[in-house]
Amino acid sequence: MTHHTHSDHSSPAIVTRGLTRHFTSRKQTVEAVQGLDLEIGQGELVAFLGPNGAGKSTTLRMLTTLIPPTSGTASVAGHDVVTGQKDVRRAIGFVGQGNGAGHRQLGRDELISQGRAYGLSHAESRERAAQLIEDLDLTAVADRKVSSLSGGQRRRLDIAMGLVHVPRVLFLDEPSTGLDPQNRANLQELVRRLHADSGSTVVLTTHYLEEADALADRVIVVDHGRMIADDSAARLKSGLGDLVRLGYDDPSSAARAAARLGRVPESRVDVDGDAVSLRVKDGSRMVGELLADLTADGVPPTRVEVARPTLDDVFLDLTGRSLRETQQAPSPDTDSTEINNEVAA
Ligand SMILES: Nc1ncnc2c1ncn2[C@@H]1O[C@H](COP(=O)(O)OP(=O)(O)OP(=O)(O)O)[C@@H](O)[C@H]1O
Repeated sequence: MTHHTHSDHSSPAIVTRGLTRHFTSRKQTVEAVQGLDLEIGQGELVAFLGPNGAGKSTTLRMLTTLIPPTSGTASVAGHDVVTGQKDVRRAIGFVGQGNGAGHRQLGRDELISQGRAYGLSHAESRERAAQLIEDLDLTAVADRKVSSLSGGQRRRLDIAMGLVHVPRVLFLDEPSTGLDPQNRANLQELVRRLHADSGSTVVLTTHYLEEADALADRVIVVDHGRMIADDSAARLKSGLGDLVRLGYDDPSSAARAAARLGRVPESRVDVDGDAVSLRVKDGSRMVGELLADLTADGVPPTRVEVARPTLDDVFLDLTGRSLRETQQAPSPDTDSTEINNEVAA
């Protein structure tokens, strides 16, 4: 696993040590988060990426003090999530998967009440609400009932709610789930802009590879409650090498080419019928040389394709499973009893 280093800012925004959360339901124990050791610096934009049930939301719920850890510790903005619960809550914004806004209220009023709940004066709350409405493109809908908003508008209002008190750390739990591609792109742009303008730390969870890739400076890949990778998307992918696919007219030529390619250093060669694939560092640059060698050996391919690795390739390489496939499977836990131990926010 590669580790991220932070050169700027003195104290980290988030530190966890052995952070663990178990759930017991029907005498079965689910180890949702297992011994997470993590450090996130101030001003970072970090995505937790992993399949359903990987433990992303549970991690976020511990960091936002909604549920206590089973063991281990976590501090956010310098405060322990258990002993400094109140201080943590004042320092953070949290946009959950569900949302807190009452449906019958007007968006603007929701924002103002939220500001009041965080101790802003009425005038401050009004001013802050007006600013957020403008920043989040909610002008046209702020004076409508929340229940009448579209999914994308609703999501933007949720984010505004999380930002009312100018949090130092903003947590977004699957912010773009349920949005269409256009709204998802808008939301990503918005998060990027908010992060750039405010300099606050942003931590989000997602199971969209593209989202983690496009949005986050740092991607923490989680699976079965454990962190399995932690780096920039670019570095995670470049560690894997490009995929070069060579097509032949018959399997025997493919086999001969594969035998030849087996001698390329630091490459992984697979033969599938009349196609050979090769994972190799800097594939797009090496492909010319490869073709020249194969031609010299009398096995020039008839088709060539070079693909840059995706984060799904990274996940596949780390776990042997495709993140896309894991999305298709229904959650195995849908019938388990939800343990009601959340602390009311
Ligand atoms: N309150 C609870 N009671 C029992 N089990 C729970 C509870 N909350 C979470 N779990 C279990 O813990 C595991 C991790 O769940 P979690 O919601 O953290 O995953 P996730 O990575 O956020 O997934 P998703 O992408 O579906 O939101 C799952 O097996 C889930 O069923």
